[in-house]
Amino acid sequence: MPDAPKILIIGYGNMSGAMLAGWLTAGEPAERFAVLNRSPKTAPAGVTVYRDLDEAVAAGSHNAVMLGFKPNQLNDVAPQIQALTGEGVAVYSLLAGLTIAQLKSAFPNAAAHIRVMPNLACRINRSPIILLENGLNADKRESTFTFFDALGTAVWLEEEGKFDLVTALAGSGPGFVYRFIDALAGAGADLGLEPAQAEALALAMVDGASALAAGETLSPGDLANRVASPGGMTREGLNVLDAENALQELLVETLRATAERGAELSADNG
Ligand SMILES: NC(=O)C1=CN([C@@H]2O[C@H](COP(=O)(O)OP(=O)(O)OC[C@H]3O[C@@H](n4cnc5c(N)ncnc54)[C@H](OP(=O)(O)O)[C@@H]3O)[C@@H](O)[C@H]2O)C=CC1
Ligand SMILES: O=C(O)[C@@H]1CCC=N1
Repeated sequence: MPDAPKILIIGYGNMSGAMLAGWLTAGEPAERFAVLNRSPKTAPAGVTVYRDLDEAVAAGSHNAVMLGFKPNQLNDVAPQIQALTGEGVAVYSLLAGLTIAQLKSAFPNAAAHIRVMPNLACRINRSPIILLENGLNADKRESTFTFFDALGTAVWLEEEGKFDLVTALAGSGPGFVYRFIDALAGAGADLGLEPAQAEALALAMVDGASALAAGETLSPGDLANRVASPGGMTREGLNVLDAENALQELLVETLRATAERGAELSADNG
């Protein structure tokens, strides 16, 4: 991609580390990336690691920064990195809950402000990545999309009011799926399976079921019915999950609580 920005990652932790790994796997040159972290970190070969802010400012070779620290650090960190987020620089933010308006207020000189919501499956190039921007022209919008799409499946969101909800579903979602797998394995163990075997079976089952559903034209709801042979075993289990819409209700509450926390994180940075 000829016009891909040279990216400076500020805050190189779990999420930005997974993204960098995904980009390198996708064939992005390591030289396109630089990292600035609070405590010393190592990065993959070819990626520049700045020891401190001054070194990053002196290099001055990036045209995009990606914010990979925690949302509650924005007010502390923003004043320190003004020199890195000036004219011509696009700001990509992973900070959950924080709005475009807050990013514009924190980085008033940046050329564009882009909210990015990935999940940890970026590491294997299988993440949904939700994008919302302010300030990109049509060409930059396209190259930005292509750049993030390499980490899985990028999608533009136009309504910022839904960002916390898509964050809950697609960004936090792996946490909920891991909890489900863990609970399924735990249930198997409670009922008599050997725990390690129950976990291995649960993981392999979710992996295969998810891959199958992703390649199917049938909806997941229809696929569930296809597994449940009339008068067979699965229907009895589905009846438990479906009683009083129990699973759906639980997940509505799960997404609601998660999304509401986004609004709180935003308010905390008011
Ligand atoms: N984890 C996830 O699944 C997802 C996370 N996100 C978002 O990604 C962001 C990071 O989360 P996550 O990776 O989980 O958190 P981590 O704690 O793993 O990473 C945060 C990193 O930021 C560094 N850091 C803190 N302050 C500074 C600073 N002043 N200058 C430079 N680096 C700094 C930390 O350094 P140190 O090592 O010194 O602590 C740490 O390496 C959050 O905003 C979160 O909302 C979004 C989607 C999914
Ligand atoms: O828990 C969090 O705040 C971040 C946002 C989405 C996933 N992790």
